[in-house]
Amino acid sequence: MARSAIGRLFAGLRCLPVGNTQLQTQCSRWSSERTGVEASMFSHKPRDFSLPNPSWGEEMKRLYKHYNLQSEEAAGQGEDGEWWTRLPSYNRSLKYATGGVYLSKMIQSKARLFTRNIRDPGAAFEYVLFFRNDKQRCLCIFQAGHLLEGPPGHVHGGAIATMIDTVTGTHASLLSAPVMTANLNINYRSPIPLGSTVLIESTLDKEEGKKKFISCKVSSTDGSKLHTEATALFVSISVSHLLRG
Ligand SMILES: CCCCCCCC/C=C\CCCCCCCC(=O)SCCNC(=O)CCNC(=O)[C@H](O)C(C)(C)COP(=O)(O)OP(=O)(O)OC[C@H]1O[C@@H](n2cnc3c(N)ncnc32)[C@H](O)[C@@H]1OP(=O)(O)O
Repeated sequence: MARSAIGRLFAGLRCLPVGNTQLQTQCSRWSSERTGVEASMFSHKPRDFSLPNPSWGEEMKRLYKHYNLQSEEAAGQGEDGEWWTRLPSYNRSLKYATGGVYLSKMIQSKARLFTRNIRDPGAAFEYVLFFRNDKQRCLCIFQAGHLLEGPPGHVHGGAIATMIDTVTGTHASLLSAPVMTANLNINYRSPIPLGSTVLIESTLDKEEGKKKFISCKVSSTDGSKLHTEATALFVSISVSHLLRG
């Protein structure tokens, strides 16, 4: 008998790059590897979009090395202290997600994660995410490509919102996957120049049952300019919620 939709989704969830208890096991593997992907997790070797590519500017590379080094230095030093773990990032997270009843088999095979669907390096969302060992904070280094223009020479507000949703949503997923964004409030304080690299930091404010309240700041890499502030609410959902369509 063919596998049920829920069965297929669970099969896909086993491949989730973030979230649930499996994450800890996987992340200890990623911590020891740092530069690559554990190929055996997948039937083929998917591209990890969070690794450096030639489009990365000097600031992006410098910050990547800085946080990567903090996780390498911490390796072998036990669980104490502050250290960061890089999250790999793929263009499909739920390999077998049905996406609800409206998604045909043909569309399913073409579905891609919004922020990772442009293969031209540097054209749109270049980013890498790290999470702190206590999972209270996530940090994202984001370089905004030329396809994200909104006001001339600056990043589109919707692209900024997308990145905030991605960082806070990934953060909430690390705590308990699956989740969905219930509420996102954004204050745009100063425009982000196109092509620049910025830091996006999320902090867990509180957890109340299935609700996670997370705040987020987008700032210049030297910390002198606050570009954007946001608060977000994520609600844990059951797998059947995703299948309803
Ligand atoms: C899909 C995630 C899978 C995770 C996989 C991780 C892989 C990572 C890989 C790659 C990273 C990429 C990361 C991207 C992340 C992007 C995430 C999105 O953009 S999600 C799309 C936009 N969001 C929607 O379309 C939601 C639509 N809304 C709903 O489906 C429901 O309204 C939902 C799930 C949010 C809540 O519905 P209910 O039936 O489960 O729960 P109720 O009872 O209504 O609410 C629960 C509690 O939350 C409060 N609540 C709900 N909505 C609220 C709101 N808007 N404002 C304030 N409170 C709200 C309620 O008052 C209630 O509180 P009281 O328990 O009574 O205290």
